[in-house]
Amino acid sequence: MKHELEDDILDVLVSKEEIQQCTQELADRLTEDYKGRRPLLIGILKGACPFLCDLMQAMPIDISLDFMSVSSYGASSSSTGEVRILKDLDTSVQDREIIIVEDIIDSGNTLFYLKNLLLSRGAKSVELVTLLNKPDRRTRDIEVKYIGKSIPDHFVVGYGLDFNETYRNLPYIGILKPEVYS
Ligand SMILES: O=P(O)(O)OC[C@H]1O[C@H](OP(=O)(O)OP(=O)(O)O)[C@H](O)[C@@H]1O
Ligand code: HPA
Ligand SMILES: [Mg+2]
Repeated sequence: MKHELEDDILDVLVSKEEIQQCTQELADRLTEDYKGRRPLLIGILKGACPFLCDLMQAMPIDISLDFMSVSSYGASSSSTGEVRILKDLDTSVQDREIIIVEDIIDSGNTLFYLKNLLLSRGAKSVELVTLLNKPDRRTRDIEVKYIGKSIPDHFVVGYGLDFNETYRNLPYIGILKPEVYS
């Protein structure tokens, strides 16, 4: 059945198959780099959920899992610049090797803030893995070691990514028609 929201999508930017391939490649690299180190994967709610679920199942190593919820977008299509913690971790990060899992890095504000926060709480190491990267929009200088795919500057939705809490359950990543959000 056709998705109810499909008419709002201008184009498919990353297909379901390409998402699967990118995820497997990232999982292979993380598996190699983190075997024997029992990393703590931190999923950033809500957008990272589908990616995190697929990524961790493709990593045949000992990991633990926690979540944080932060928000800098709300009902807007550009970052407000201010990052708010809506839900904090249950786990101590002291001396842990952390992998922050994101769906997208855009301005870089969210990850810049989170990485510094976790290091200040005593994490042993903090690396970032993101399915999507929008390099043209970066305002913060942050090193992202694990990137699935770099994309041009379009507002995208699907596979966890929302606009105003809609479109997260599209099974691919699509470009939202500008008339929908402007
Ligand atoms: O690099 P940045 O400009 O900071 O943007 C990236 C962040 O924005 C989105 O989250 P959002 O705040 O929309 O929350 P959500 O995951 O619940 O949609 C996305 O999931 C990243 O966390
Ligand atoms: O392109 C985007 N789409 C949805 N959420 C986002 N958060 C940062 N960039 C985006
Ligand atoms: Mg969002």
